[in-house]
Amino acid sequence: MSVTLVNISKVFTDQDDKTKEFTAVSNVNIEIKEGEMVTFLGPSGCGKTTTLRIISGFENQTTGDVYIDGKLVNDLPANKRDSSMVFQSYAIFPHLSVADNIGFGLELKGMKKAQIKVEVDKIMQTMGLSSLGNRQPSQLSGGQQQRVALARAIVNKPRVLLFDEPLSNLDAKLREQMRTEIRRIQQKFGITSIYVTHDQAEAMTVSDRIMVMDKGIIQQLGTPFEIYSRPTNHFVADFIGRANFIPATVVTLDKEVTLKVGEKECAFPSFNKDLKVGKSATIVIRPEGLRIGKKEEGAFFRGKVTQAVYLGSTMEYEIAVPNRKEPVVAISYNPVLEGFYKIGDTVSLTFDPISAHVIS
Ligand SMILES: Nc1ncnc2c1ncn2[C@@H]1O[C@H](COP(=O)(O)OP(=O)(O)OP(=O)(O)O)[C@@H](O)[C@H]1O
Repeated sequence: MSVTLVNISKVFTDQDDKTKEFTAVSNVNIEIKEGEMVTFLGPSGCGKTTTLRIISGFENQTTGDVYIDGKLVNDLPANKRDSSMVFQSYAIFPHLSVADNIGFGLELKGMKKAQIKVEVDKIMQTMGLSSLGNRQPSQLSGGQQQRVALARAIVNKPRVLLFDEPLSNLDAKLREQMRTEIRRIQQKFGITSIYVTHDQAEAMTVSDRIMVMDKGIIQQLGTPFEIYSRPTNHFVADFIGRANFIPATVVTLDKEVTLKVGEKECAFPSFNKDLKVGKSATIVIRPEGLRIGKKEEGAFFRGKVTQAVYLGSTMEYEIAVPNRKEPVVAISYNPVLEGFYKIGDTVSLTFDPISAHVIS
């Protein structure tokens, strides 16, 4: 089922001072396709949970419309929207066994016991819970409890699955495992899903598309590739992964954009419609897009290594470059071939324009 938000805004009124208002969500428009998984990503307080709660019906929007499967659901209460929410606190019943927890919603719907058993067994098998059916929640690990919560949401065959930071309570390793598992299950069942997180790696792993929000406003909506490699603005580039920002001036603008960077001119692929000749622009270059070497010729920067961290598969450097406040961050993914540099070494930095991205 598709989910469509049209001009959704949410204004909260201060409980102590009713004259004070706060816009938590501002004019959000998005169409989530059937079977698609979209993540709302952004820093704390950006309005992602409020937007999710508006879709679920737990919160009313101030203005705008919510459509599920093309039908206006503004006036439908949460329990009539046919969506299931998976929370960070697992919200499973402590006094019921795993199997009873999973079958609870089916029982409420009046399904026969024998049929419930068939459905519950099926979902437990899919989710690797078969051996745990008789356990009590207190006898489960955090990851297992979250799997039970997910199984309980899915067994009801909701039209829309909503995830509100479901992995925040788990340790880092388990979070990584579970996010892959959530994506696997979502794809297997093809359930339209919306996932709220502030963790960009989690968003990249589970999403078909990511909606990046800041201060209640959509900053960018795109595939993980678009968000990482073609960020529309400084906020997105900075929030997703690490980035070096290089100031430049637009010299010519055609299929490519020629930029003046210091004394150099160089052509870049252009995906940004807001660039203007004579105006300033910013080159976004990810640490892995920079190549470190000794040769002065063709170098974009020369500078001194101020930090060199060996991480096994990679070498991470910070390089102080003249006339730049921030050090340039570079990652070498093949230090054995590319060479190791140490603090104090003078190095050259080059990059291929194809691995850079230009924003206005
Ligand atoms: N019931 C409420 N009354 C007043 N303000 C609220 C209410 N609920 C949320 N807010 C405010 O709206 C803004 C957005 O909140 P929201 O929970 O959507 O953010 P979020 O992006 O999900 O953040 P987090 O990751 O911290 O949960 C915040 O500034 C929050 O304080």
